[in-house]
Amino acid sequence: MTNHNALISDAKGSIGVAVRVPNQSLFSPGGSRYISIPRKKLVQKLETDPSQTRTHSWIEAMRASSPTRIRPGNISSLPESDEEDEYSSWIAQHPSALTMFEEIAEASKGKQIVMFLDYDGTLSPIVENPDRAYMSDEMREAVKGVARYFPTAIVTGRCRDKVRRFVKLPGLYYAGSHGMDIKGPSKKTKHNKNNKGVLFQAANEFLPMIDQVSKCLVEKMRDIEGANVENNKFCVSVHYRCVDQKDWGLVAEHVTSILSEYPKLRLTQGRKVLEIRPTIKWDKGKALEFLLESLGFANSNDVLPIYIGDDRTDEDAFKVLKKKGQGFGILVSKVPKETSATYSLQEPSEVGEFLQRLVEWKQMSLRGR
Ligand SMILES: O=P(O)(O)OC[C@H]1O[C@H](O[C@H]2O[C@H](CO)[C@@H](O)[C@H](O)[C@H]2O)[C@H](O)[C@@H](O)[C@@H]1O
Repeated sequence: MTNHNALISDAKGSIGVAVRVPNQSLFSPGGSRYISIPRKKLVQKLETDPSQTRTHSWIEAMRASSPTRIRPGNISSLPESDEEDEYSSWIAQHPSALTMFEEIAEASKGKQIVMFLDYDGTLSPIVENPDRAYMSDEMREAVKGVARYFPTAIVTGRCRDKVRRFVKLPGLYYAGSHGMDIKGPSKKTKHNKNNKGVLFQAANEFLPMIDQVSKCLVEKMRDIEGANVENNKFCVSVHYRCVDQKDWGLVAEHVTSILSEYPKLRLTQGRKVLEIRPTIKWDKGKALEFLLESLGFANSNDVLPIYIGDDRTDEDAFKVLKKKGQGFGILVSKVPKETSATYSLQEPSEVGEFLQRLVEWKQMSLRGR
């Protein structure tokens, strides 16, 4: 790494280069401009100094995702009117799913809606303590209503059992560990008539390794105040939401140093969380495809999948829908973000409202028959 530049990687390994701005610390938030560089060049650069570069890349990525939004190529705050323009142009490209409700309902005519829901930041608001990310009773009722009419899956980075305890609803598909651990309803339901009880685990062989890494991380993070390691069975989350920003470098250092001993594991980033997962080609997008297939909708035109999520890992599912030209991705975000989703919703309460409207619309259309 040169004195002036630091490589920045994001969750998907998309990389840019942070160019040092005179008189600003290399790692100070807002102290760098983001310029994308060709991937080939980046790989060459990573190869020259892999370990140090990677640690610094992650420190940068953590800091870059800290402000409410990253504005490529802009280090100063935009004037308010420019921010409004930016938001208006973003919302024109990703309109609210509530505003577009009629269009969504119309598109579903003659098709089976299949609902995919992320958990944190989508069904439950983001809170400091991951063990207390509860879902409201109203949201539970809305999800229950939706699942009555449409096959519904919870697709999450969490451990499957844990999210099942939060959601507390039978009759749903639960895809935990970023879709690496999928279980369908065990009882016979309208959408699961043959009662096959889908069960799919994509990364069984990684269990002992993940367990080992999780224990190492717990040990290492013990001395960092606010750091929290969450074992999500097939992946591990290292939370830094409650860590003082001056210690984020230490978190990244520990994580990358442990990970350097496990070439079969990779690192991605979510909302104030570093996620360690197997290098296998499996993600929320693959989980979506797997579930559609399990439900008998592989290569079918009679289905309208709707995926609602707030995080970078949900982009894999949005991309699959975009590529298929089928269904809709809905991003939950209050601020403009680069996304492959078609529509947006601002926060979990709007997700609840959208689900509730879908239930009412379905009930009305059934009455009208
Ligand atoms: O796929 P998801 O369901 O969105 O899971 C992704 C991670 O979500 C959780 O962390 C996030 O929510 C926490 C509770 O609100 C918050 O404290 C944390 O900062 C967020 O990153 C979960 O705890 C992680 O294990 C998941 O990987």
